[in-house]
Amino acid sequence: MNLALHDIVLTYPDGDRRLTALDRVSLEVGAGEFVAVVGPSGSGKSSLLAVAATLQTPDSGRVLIAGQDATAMDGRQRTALRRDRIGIVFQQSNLIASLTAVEQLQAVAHLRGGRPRAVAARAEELLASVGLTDGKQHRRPHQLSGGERQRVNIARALFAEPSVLLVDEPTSALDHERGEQIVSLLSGITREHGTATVMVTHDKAQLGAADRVLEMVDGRLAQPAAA
Ligand SMILES: Nc1ncnc2c1ncn2[C@@H]1O[C@H](COP(=O)(O)OP(=O)(O)OP(=O)(O)O)[C@@H](O)[C@H]1O
Repeated sequence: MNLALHDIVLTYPDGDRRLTALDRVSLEVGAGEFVAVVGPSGSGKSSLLAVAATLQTPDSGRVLIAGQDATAMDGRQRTALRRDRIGIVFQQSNLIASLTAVEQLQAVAHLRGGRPRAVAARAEELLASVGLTDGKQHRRPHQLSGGERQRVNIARALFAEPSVLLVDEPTSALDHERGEQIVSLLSGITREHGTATVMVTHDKAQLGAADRVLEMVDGRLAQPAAA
């Protein structure tokens, strides 16, 4: 199983009490599986992604990434696991304003110590695979549309060939048609790269592309009644 969350409890301080954001959540996502998570605002969707991304440590429960228990690791091991195994496309995963699309990917590769020429070729190849060709791969973020910037984010997240791809509201800044294109791109990537993909979305129109739709309500994860 590429991603396994077992019995996760996550609380936040809330005055002199604690607010339970995730209440015994379990989720398993296999290679090549595309799972969408919906649910009302404040229900715990972002918290779920943060725990799966190993950015937030749960109060209890286990997080397994490609079979490795992130909850049993120290901070350094967890950072390495995240870098090597997890692709993150969050709303706040901002592109660097001064870098072209290719350079955004090269910057990530640099952290991993890749050879420059091989890195540049792979960056162009990945950008082409998400539809950025014809010179667009050499443009800076402000010269790209919202959908194209989201494609750069996705290509960057794929650079490490992650086992797990976590995506937060990928279509919120896009019109319906561009949103649909991004979701179908994510669905294709999930199959081609064999990632376990979890996408949080508000957009019910995008759910058709998912293999499974789950609903978060008050920190609990369930099959939606209408599915
Ligand atoms: N850092 C924090 N400190 C305290 N409470 C928090 C913190 N982050 C989130 N919460 C609370 O935890 C609950 C779950 O929040 P979360 O952001 O996971 O929900 P969400 O479903 O992603 O919401 P939205 O759809 O509005 O983004 C909410 O009640 C929220 O107020």
